[in-house]
Amino acid sequence: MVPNITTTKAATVTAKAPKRAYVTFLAGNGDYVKGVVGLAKGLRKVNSKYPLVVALLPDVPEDHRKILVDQGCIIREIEPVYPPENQTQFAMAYYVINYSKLRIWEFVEYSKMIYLDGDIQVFDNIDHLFDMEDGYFYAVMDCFCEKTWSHTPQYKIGYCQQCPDKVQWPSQLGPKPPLYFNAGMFVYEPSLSTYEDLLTTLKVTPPTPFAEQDYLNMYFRDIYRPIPPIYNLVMAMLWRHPENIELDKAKVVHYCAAGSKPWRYTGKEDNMDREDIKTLVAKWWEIYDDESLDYNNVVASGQAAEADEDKQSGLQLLLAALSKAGGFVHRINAPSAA
Ligand SMILES: O=c1ccn([C@@H]2O[C@H](COP(=O)(O)OP(=O)(O)O)[C@@H](O)[C@H]2O)c(=O)[nH]1
Ligand SMILES: OC[C@H]1O[C@H](O[C@@H]2[C@@H](O)[C@H](O)[C@@H](O)[C@H](O)[C@@H]2O)[C@H](O)[C@@H](O)[C@H]1O
Ligand SMILES: [Mn+2]
Repeated sequence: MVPNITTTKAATVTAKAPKRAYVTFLAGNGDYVKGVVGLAKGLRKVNSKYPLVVALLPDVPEDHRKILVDQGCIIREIEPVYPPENQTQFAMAYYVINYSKLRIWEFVEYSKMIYLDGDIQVFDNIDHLFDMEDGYFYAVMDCFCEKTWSHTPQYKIGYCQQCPDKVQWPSQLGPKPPLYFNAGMFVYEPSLSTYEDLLTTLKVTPPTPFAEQDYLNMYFRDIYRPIPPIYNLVMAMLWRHPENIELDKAKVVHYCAAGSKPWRYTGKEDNMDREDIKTLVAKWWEIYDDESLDYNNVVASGQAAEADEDKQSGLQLLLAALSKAGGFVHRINAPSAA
């Protein structure tokens, strides 16, 4: 019995490529919007293949939103997320709004995203980070030496994960703290189940001085994978652990030290008169002020190039038709038939 084999036309299923994007967070009507514009232009300068999504709170004014859309950003309004009632003194009072960053786990139209603070600049292409193995949380290790950490036992005994052998962690303080990342940059996978669990768990987690950064470190502790500091140069590393830093190799710079925000830079705070800081601030302004990196100019120059290409190919067609007809043709601007 010959089996009745029916041939079916192979279904050409075009699997949709998993969507990827960079994402940042913007709150308030202040000057952080400059940081986001600088970030959008920096990502364009390094020819990133992926868009920048801006998760913004309702208090971001219309004119700031238009600036971001005109710079090619995808804006997504999010509702604030507040930690449970608490008496905690945050390291910086405004850190309380940073819990709203947790909304980015809801952006499940993207399979993988790279979160970047608005006070970060990308000086080399980092698109390859999207190809790292799924199922982990990637970020750069932080430093505990700044006085913003003075509330912690590690600061009090001079312990830092950046130099774990300099001051040993005393066993009487219990186990060494787990590796701790800076939450200004991380690679993650949006997921509704993770999002729901993040918000549910937050309700029963007492807030701590570094707000959502502490919370994310606690929550992702088991799948956290450190990546090299070139992907998030936490500014204080320059004077706290220069031996761990190769400044000329830094692909991502995080202007998180007090006084280092380029758009507010005065050079007056501690360490801000350093030559390397002045250079990094100048590099940020160079991108921010570069009009050729404005989205509308890039699109316009792309269209001009396309039009020029069309004109050239139209000219070629005309020349080919004329020479076929045996007409006497000036070689007008036609590229030499090299
Ligand atoms: O008034 C503010 C404060 C913070 N942010 C956002 O929250 C991030 C985290 O705050 P910040 O970078 O100031 O913290 P740091 O890294 O300096 O501790 C910023 O980069 C911005 O993206 C904002 O948009 N408006
Ligand atoms: O809300 C808490 C914030 O905590 C982190 O900033 C800190 C941290 O890096 C410290 O280690 C530094 O000493 C400090 O200067 C810096 O501001 C994140 O950069 C930011 O995105 C956000 O999560
Ligand atoms: Mn920051």
